[in-house]
Amino acid sequence: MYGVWTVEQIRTAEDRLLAVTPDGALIRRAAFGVATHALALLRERTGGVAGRRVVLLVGSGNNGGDALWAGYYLRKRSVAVTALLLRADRAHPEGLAALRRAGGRTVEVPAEGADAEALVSGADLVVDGIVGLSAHGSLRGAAPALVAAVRAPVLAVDLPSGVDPDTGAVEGDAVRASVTVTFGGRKPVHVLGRGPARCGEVRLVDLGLDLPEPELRVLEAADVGRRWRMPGPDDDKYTQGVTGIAAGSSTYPGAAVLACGSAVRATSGMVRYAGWAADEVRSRWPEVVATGSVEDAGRVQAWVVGPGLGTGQAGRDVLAAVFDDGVPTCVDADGISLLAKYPELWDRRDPDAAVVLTPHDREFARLGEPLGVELGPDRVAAARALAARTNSVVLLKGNATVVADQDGRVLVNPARSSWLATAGSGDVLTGLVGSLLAAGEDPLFAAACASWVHVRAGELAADGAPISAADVLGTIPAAVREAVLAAGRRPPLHRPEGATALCDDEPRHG
Ligand SMILES: NC(=O)C1=CN([C@@H]2O[C@H](COP(=O)(O)OP(=O)(O)OC[C@H]3O[C@@H](n4cnc5c(N)ncnc54)[C@H](OP(=O)(O)O)[C@@H]3O)[C@@H](O)[C@H]2O)[C@@H](O)CC1
Ligand SMILES: Nc1ncnc2c1ncn2[C@@H]1O[C@H](COP(=O)(O)OP(=O)(O)O)[C@@H](O)[C@H]1O
Ligand SMILES: [K+]
Repeated sequence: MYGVWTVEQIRTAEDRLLAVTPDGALIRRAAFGVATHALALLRERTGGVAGRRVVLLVGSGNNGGDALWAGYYLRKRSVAVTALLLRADRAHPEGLAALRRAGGRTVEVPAEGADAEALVSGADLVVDGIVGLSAHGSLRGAAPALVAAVRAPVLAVDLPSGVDPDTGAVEGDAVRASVTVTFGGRKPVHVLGRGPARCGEVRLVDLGLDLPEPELRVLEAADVGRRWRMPGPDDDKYTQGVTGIAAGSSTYPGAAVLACGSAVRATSGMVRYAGWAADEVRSRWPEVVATGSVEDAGRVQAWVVGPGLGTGQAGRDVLAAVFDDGVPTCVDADGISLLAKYPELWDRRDPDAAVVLTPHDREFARLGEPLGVELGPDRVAAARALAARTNSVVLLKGNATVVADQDGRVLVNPARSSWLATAGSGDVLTGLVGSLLAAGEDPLFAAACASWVHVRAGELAADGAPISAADVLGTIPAAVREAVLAAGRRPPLHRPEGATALCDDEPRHG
C-alpha cells in the first residue's frame, strides 16, 4: 500500500523542510533525481548519454527551475542540453545561471533565429518543466505547439503539464509522458482521472519530507493477498461465507451468469442465486445453488443485488427482500437506479449491515442528484460525499476506481489499461465484491480488493488484445494467486514435489 498526498499537504511539508534547509538545496536534490532518471531513459532508448540531445521545456516557476538544474547535471555528463524558455523574464534565475555556466544553450520562445518546434522534434529526450504543483488549467501560449512537436520520450518533472495536480483532470492540451519523476510523495495526479495515462511510469525521489497521514491510499498485490480469505482444514463450503446473487432477468440473464461466475471463481465456498435466470445460471455454473426468489434462497453472508434486475416494481421487491435479510450487501447497476427511483427502499435497510454501492458515472448522477451530491472533476470528493450521505461504501467506477467509506477513508485503484471497458465487466466486479463481503472482509477493503483483482484479471486476460467479460472470469484465479504469492502466502494444497512443509493455514505439529 502506498500513500498519496494532496498538493496542500505536500506544500506544507515542503515549507517546513525549506525553513531548515540551506537555500537551493531542495531544488538541487529534486533536480539531481530528475537528471538521474533522464540519464537512465537516454541510455535505455539511445544506448548512451554523451552527445545525446535533451530539450528542456521551461516554464515560469520552480518546476522550470528543476528542469534547468537537471540540465546542469546532464551537461556534467556531456549531454547536449537546450532549454526553451517559455517565460524568459520569469525563468528560475539560479537554475538558468547554472545551466549556462555548464555550457547549456538557452533559447527564448518565441525563438529568435531558431525554430523552437524543430528543436523539440529533433530531441532524443524532452524534459517537461512547464508547470508543476501550481498548475491551473490546460497548456497555454506557445506550449501546446511545442508539446505537439515532440517525437521523443518525455520525462515530466513532478507531473505532466496540463493535467490538474489534485484531480488528474485534463481539459485541453496536456503533456503525455513516458516517465514522471515526482518528489517527496505521490500526488493525486499520479493515480486519479486521466493522470495515470498521462504520467507513464511514476518514479519517486525522496526529499526527506515529514508527511502527515496520506489523503488517499493505493493497494498493491501484497495488500490484497494478505487479506484474501483462504480455506483452512476446519473449513467447509459454509464457513467461508456464502455469497448470494440477486441479479438478472429474462431480458438480461447474462448479468446473473457473470456475477455468479465471478463469485464462484473468487472463493471456494458456496454461491447461491435467486432470480429469474436460475436455468441459465445452473447450466453455466452447476456448482451454484439456484432458486427463484430471495426468500427461498437459504442463508447467505452477503448479497449482491442489481445487475440486469430491471428498474420496475419486480426489481424493487427483490431489493426490498435483500435489505430485509440484514446482511452486508453490494448494490450495483439497476439496484442503484432502484434506490434513486424508490428512495423509501433505504428504510428497509438494516443500519448495522454494510452497503457497498458500485455506480458508474450515470448511476452516480442518478443517485447523487436528489441527495445533493454532484459528480464533478473531483471524483474523490464526490465519492466521499455520497458515502457519507448514504452511510455506505461507494466504489466509483472508471479508469481509476475510487473507493470511499462513510468515515472519509479513500482507496484508489488506477488501471494500467482500458480493456475492462467492455459490456458485462461491471457484473464481474460485483460478484467479486459480494464474495469478499461474504468472507467477512471490511467493506472498504472488500470493494478495493475486488477492484484490484478485477483490474489485474482484466490485464491478464487482455494481454494486449480485446477481451469479453467472460474472459475476465477465467483469469480471476490467476490474479488472486498472484496477490496471495506477493504476500508470501502459499495457496493451500500447493506443495512442491516431495516437500513436507505444511501450508500456511494448516496446524504445525511437533
Ligand atoms: N516547493 C519546494 O520546496 C519544491 C518544489 N519543487 C518544484 O516546484 C514546483 C512548484 O513550483 P511553483 O510553485 O514555483 O510553480 P510551478 O508549478 O512551477 O508553476 C509556475 C507558474 O506557472 C504558471 N502556470 C499555471 N498554470 C499554467 C499552465 N497551465 N500553463 C502554463 N503556465 C502555467 C503560473 O503562473 P501564472 O499563470 O499564475 O502567472 C504558476 O505560478 C513543483 O511542482 C516541483 O517541480 C521541487 O523543486 C522540490 C522542492
Ligand atoms: N476506460 C476504462 N479503463 C479501465 N477500466 C474501465 C474503463 N471504463 C470502465 N472500466 C471498468 O469496467 C467496469 C465497467 O462497469 P459497468 O460500467 O458497470 O459495465 P457493465 O454495466 O457493462 O457491466 C468497471 O469496473 C470500470 O471500472
Ligand atoms: K511538469
